[in-house]
Amino acid sequence: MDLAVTDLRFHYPGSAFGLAVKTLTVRAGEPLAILGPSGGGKTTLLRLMTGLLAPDSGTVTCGSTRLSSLSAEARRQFRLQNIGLIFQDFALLDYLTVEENILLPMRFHPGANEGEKTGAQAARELSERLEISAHWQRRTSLLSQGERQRVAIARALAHRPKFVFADEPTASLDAGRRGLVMNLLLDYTRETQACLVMVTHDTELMPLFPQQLRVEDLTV
Ligand SMILES: Nc1ncnc2c1ncn2[C@@H]1O[C@H](COP(=O)(O)OP(=O)(O)OP(=O)(O)O)[C@@H](O)[C@H]1O
Repeated sequence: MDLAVTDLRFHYPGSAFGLAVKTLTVRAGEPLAILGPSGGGKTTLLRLMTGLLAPDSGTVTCGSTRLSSLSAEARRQFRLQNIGLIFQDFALLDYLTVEENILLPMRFHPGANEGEKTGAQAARELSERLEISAHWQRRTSLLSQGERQRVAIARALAHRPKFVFADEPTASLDAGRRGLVMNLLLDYTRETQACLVMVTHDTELMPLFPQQLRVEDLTV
């Protein structure tokens, strides 16, 4: 399922900052990198593509679902079921354990990933691959930034979403773990034919992305 943006315009209320996207398609299985300077609008564009922010005009369509046609509650349900989000600040619940954080989206949406048992297995496998399984029962407040980042990545993928949005998911990682995370995200995208949209400053990662977009070209 592809993601399509058409004639989108957005301004933060009371701010001079705005974005305009005439047309953009993210094809399933072909990751898109969003690039640009700090404050350039990368996170804003990501939030518009996920329906966390509503555009002033234009549409974002995920597969056959037009996000702007949904109510806020229906958008939330769509996100829980179909979207994996890796936030820049991780957005973990630090009073919960690694296990509880990763399984959280499936608690809100038990049907995701064909039932909770399968989801729990997927969560365990992801935590092993991301080398955080040794911390499974620890609260995330006790983990390093790089470990917390990998918990956020496992949580975003455990319910096997069709659309994955990652805001600088390798920013807190050493070179080895950066490779681990990129391989996982790219393997996941290929195997599930998901759409992956990733914000990054890391120019070394550029060859991995068949599609690239610079936000400087979109500001209005
Ligand atoms: N809630 C908000 N209200 C008003 N302006 C905002 C809001 N959030 C962000 N902005 C402004 O919008 C612009 C784009 O911000 P955004 O966070 O999208 O940039 P970015 O490219 O992701 O930056 P960074 O690389 O530093 O994370 C900035 O000028 C920022 O100050």
